[in-house]
Amino acid sequence: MSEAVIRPAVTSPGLLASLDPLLREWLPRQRWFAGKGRPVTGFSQVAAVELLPWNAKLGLLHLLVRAHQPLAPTHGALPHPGDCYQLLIGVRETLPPHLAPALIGHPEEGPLAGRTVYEALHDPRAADLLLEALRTRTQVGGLRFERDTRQELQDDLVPRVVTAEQSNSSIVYGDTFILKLLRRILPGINPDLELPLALAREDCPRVPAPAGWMVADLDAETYVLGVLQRFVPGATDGWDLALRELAKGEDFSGEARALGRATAEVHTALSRALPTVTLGHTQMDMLVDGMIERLEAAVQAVPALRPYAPGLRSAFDALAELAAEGETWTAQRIHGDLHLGQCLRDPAGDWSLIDFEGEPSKPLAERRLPQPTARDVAGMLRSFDYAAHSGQPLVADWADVCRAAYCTGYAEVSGRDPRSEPVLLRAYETDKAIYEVVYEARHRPDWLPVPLAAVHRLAGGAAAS
Ligand SMILES: Nc1ncnc2c1ncn2[C@@H]1O[C@H](COP(=O)(O)OP(=O)(O)O)[C@@H](O)[C@H]1O
Ligand SMILES: O=P(O)(O)O[C@H]1O[C@H](CO)[C@@H](O[C@H]2O[C@H](CO)[C@@H](O)[C@H](O)[C@H]2O)[C@H](O)[C@H]1O
Repeated sequence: MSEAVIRPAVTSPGLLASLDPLLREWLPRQRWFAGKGRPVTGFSQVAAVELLPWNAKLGLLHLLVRAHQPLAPTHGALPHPGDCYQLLIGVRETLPPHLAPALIGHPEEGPLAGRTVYEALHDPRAADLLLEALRTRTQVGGLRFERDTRQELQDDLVPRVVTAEQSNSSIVYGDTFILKLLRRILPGINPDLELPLALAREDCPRVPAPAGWMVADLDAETYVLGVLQRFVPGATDGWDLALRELAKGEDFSGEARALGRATAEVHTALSRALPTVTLGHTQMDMLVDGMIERLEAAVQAVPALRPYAPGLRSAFDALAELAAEGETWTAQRIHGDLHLGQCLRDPAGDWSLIDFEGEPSKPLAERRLPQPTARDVAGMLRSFDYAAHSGQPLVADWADVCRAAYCTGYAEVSGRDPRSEPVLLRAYETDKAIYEVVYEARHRPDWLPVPLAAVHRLAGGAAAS
């Protein structure tokens, strides 16, 4: 095992103050910024490490900053310290043309006055430095770069930034590895690292194994900052593939069945790797209460849901009734946010699942709770429905055929057909469709009709007036 390289942390005072006015403008424009719709009124420094001194020809600052924002009305009177974000800031005299799109601005005051600051992920030299830190297991300040020393990490891999819309930010190294840098940082064990590591221990081939990870140790808490994983070269994600096949009028049921098999393989491996529990009456009541609370909050946020509320609620009440009659369910660790966009098919036709972060808006502890596997299944079933309704002429039965094939594939591997628990599945599908209505209303209003159509169906047809 190679020795960790330990370097002292160096930080100059005043750096954050120098960046403050620029970051207030820049941060809210980023896709991954979670506090959309509320201005950023200032920052506090959680941690700062100069990976390269700011006054060198190329400076590189690793910052964890808390963004202060006025409370959203839904937060009520509860104090909220503000979300903590990971930033990698490059500092140069001037930007070479290829880095122009990464410009953050020109600080006017403080130590950085007169220099140019930019989003350093786009700079191959910064990306190289991160990989080198992982390779050599560098520790600097509170930052710790770790790796699985059984996997070779070459030092000549050419980096490129992933430009797709993402909740986080990723760099691909030579089509061999992909480093995901988490943007909104939370203390504690992050399932995006925890679950792929557990699956790698189980030799599950359906999830790319982590080759390295980056954490910050701060005030007795560990924050996962990034995960380096095997890259699946030439992969197409399930969403793009489904839309492509739909547009050609091609059958997708073979792929849907393979996806069901892949999901069941991952669930089986997770049930071996991590604890499973039985959910009885009390636990199911809590689970159903959560669904009802989310419905109520969604109705407040999106009034178009109101007429459907009684019909949607009946899906949750039916589940509570089964629990009251003594039925129990097994819960285990699951993906937590599964949809077609989280599935990658390689050129040989094999599927992998990625992005085990869970629903980013939920606390880590909640995301790490064991849950019925039906929740992931419902996410995928919703995704086939999304694909069928996403613009192209509606192909009759396309979604139904895919949904059935997916469940068949799932049953082939796990021995349990998700359709054999219709009440549980309907409750989870309803919960997900409600989540999607809120998500689309907030982020992509043009897409709102897609989950609303599902709400109409799940609520039992015509809206009650
Ligand atoms: N192991 C991988 N191999 C190939 N591509 C990947 C891999 N992991 C992620 N990607 C690509 O990067 C994109 C973003 O990854 P994801 O983990 O979903 O990030 P985020 O949490 O930011 O949404 C994916 O949609 C996929 O295109
Ligand atoms: O990208 P994330 O994993 O953070 O997930 C969020 O965004 C998704 C959209 O990008 C959203 O997914 C919804 O739209 C998909 C098509 O774009 C569809 O396949 C999914 O089934 C549907 O839920 C997801 O809900 C949201 O959490």
